[in-house]
This record gives sequence, structure tokens and C-alpha cells, in this order.
Amino acid sequence: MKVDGKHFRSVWRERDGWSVGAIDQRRLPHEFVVARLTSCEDAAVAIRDMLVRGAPLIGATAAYGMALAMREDASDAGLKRAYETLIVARPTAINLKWALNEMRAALAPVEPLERAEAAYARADEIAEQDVEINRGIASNGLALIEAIAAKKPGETVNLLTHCNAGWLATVDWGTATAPIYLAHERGIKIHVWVDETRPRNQGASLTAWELGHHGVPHTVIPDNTGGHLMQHGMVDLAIVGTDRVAANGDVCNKIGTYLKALAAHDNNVPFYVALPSPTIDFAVSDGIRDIPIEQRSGTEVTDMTGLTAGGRLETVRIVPEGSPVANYAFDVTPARLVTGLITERGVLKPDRASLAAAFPERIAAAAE
Ligand SMILES: CSC[C@H]1O[C@H](OP(=O)(O)O)[C@H](O)[C@@H]1O
Repeated sequence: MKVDGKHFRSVWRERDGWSVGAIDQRRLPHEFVVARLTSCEDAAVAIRDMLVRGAPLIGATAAYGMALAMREDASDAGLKRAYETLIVARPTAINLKWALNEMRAALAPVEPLERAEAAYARADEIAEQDVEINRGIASNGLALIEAIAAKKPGETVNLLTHCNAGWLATVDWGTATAPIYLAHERGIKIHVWVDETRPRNQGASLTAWELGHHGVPHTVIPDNTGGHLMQHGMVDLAIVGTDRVAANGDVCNKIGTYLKALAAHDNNVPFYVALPSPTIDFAVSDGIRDIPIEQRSGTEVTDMTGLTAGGRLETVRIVPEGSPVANYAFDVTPARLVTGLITERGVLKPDRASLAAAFPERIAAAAE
């Protein structure tokens, strides 16, 4: 999407034809820094350390990581080592495993000498496929926003989103933000309540930054504000992203999503989840029981980094020395709290039958 009027994606193959460019999302919103990944290990570290983050973007970066690996060692052992290096980078987003399985399926049958070229071609396809999928999510989600706008002509449609499921979480367009960008481009009056999303503040640092650069009206709010806004009729629609959808429609997403869904349910606010089909995991029948929840470093909770009045980036500690912290990065929202799943093939009910009917190919993939 646009950064100071210039189009960017979040990850791309560089002009040299082999290295990989990526926006370093740890530096946003105060600095716009582009990283250059030149090895499989670079890609794994970029995912692990959240230089890139967001389920679809994790998948696309891992795909390019496999291509970088094939430049280094295209043997069967090298292919296996690359898969094993990347698969452990982060545990929750199923898109990582999906992309690596796609790359392995494309590369295993190919002669080692041809694997690097084949890997870049497949990684490019995965990136382009993500953009096309997100365009589909945009148009399917737009209908939901248009329906609300029609009921309140001339008024603003107020949306709420949690974390960052924007173009920075994907190759481009985003998932939860895709319908928002399209509605804005179509001239629908919208406003977005942006959950700051502690502790990594993906909402305050990334979603607000994205929306601001695209001219979408928004307000950053503390995570605990959404329920109050819903009680007072200030939220027409909640749209969030997801890192894994179980076969029963349970939705794993950034920590705090479940609480937002509870507030939405209690206030009859429609709660939608936007996802590309690679995020569906039919191997998991019960999301709350079976989806692995990443626990990250406690320093993400104890420390905060920001800009001083003098314009310097500094990190400060906000928790007493010696106080233990817990940092669960995701939670699972039960399907009963989800109004619908916005996918590239339509808006679905959050249940096995609807997911299987729309995406039968994901059932076969789950057996891999
Ligand atoms: C479109 S997937 C976005 C999804 O990923 C984020 O997690 P993280 O920033 O830790 O990678 C968050 O759960 C978003 O909803």
C-alpha cells in the first residue's frame, strides 16, 4: 500500500533477483527501515524476531527463505534443513507450515540444480496469490460495510480492529483492513477504532501508521476501551485477522481478541474475522484445546520503546524489577462468538460444514 504516496509491499524479491527486501516492522512507526534478507537464517530470524509478522506475511517470508536456502544448498539434505530451520521460527500461525509445505511439494520432485529457480518462482506465486486473495477478502467484506452504511445514510460507519491485520501483516492489502481500504476508496464514510494491542502495540504502531498513510480516519484506543464503546453504540462492526482457524470455526488471533469478541457478543455488535484460506487448519478440530499459543519474552511486557520529546528512540522499563510477567501472544475465540468468516470465496459461517464446502482442498492439505 502507500507510504508517503509511494507503493510498497511488505516483502519482495529485490532487483538483484535473489535477495529479499522486507519492511522492518520493529522500527515502525518512528522509522521506516528496509531490511535485506540474504540467507535462510536471515528469513528465520526475521520471522522469530518479528521484523516481519502477521500470518500471511510469515508464510510468504518463509517461502522466500526456502528460495534463499536453495541458493546455498539445493540438496535433499539442504531442503530438509531449510524446512526445519524455518518451521520452528514461530508456532501459532499455520500459514508458516502451509507455505513451507507448498515449497517442499514444489521442490522435492525437482533436480537440485533446478531448485533455486523453481523456489523463487513458487515463492513469487505465493506472494502474488496472497495479494489476490486479499483483494477477494476486500470485496466480500465491503458488502458488510455497505450494508451498515445503507442503514445510516450520511453517517459514519464505525469499525473496530485489534492488533494489525493490515497490509503489513500480509504481502499487500491486508485481511481485516482490506474491506476498510476498499470502502475508503469507494468513498464510504468510515472511522476505525484501533486497539493499541499490548504488549507489542501492533495496533498503535502498525495499524495506525498504515491507516494514516492511506488517509483512513481512525482513533487509537487502549485495549480495554472497546467494551465501553460497544455499550454506547459507538461500534457498528468489529473486524479482526487470525493466525489459525480450526475446523470447528474457532479463531486464534492476537491476545485480547477473545475479550473483544465477548464484549461484541454482549452488545450485539457483529464480530467478523477476515482470513485467507491458507489460515484454515482442518487438522485441528478444537481450537481452544489444540492450537499452540506462543509465549514470547517477558521483556515485551516489562519494556516499552518510544520517541523522547527530543526525538530520540529510548526503551524504558514499566514493570518493577523482580515482578514476574507472562506474555501469551495469542488467544482463541470460540466459533459461537464469531458472526462470520470473511474469505476470498465469500463470507462463511464459522463451522466445519461451511469451511469444508468452500475450501475442500484445505481438508486434503491437513493430512500432509
Ligand atoms: C493477517 S494475520 C494478522 C495476525 O497476526 C498477528 O500476530 P503477530 O503480529 O504476532 O504476527 C495478529 O494475531 C494479527 O491478527
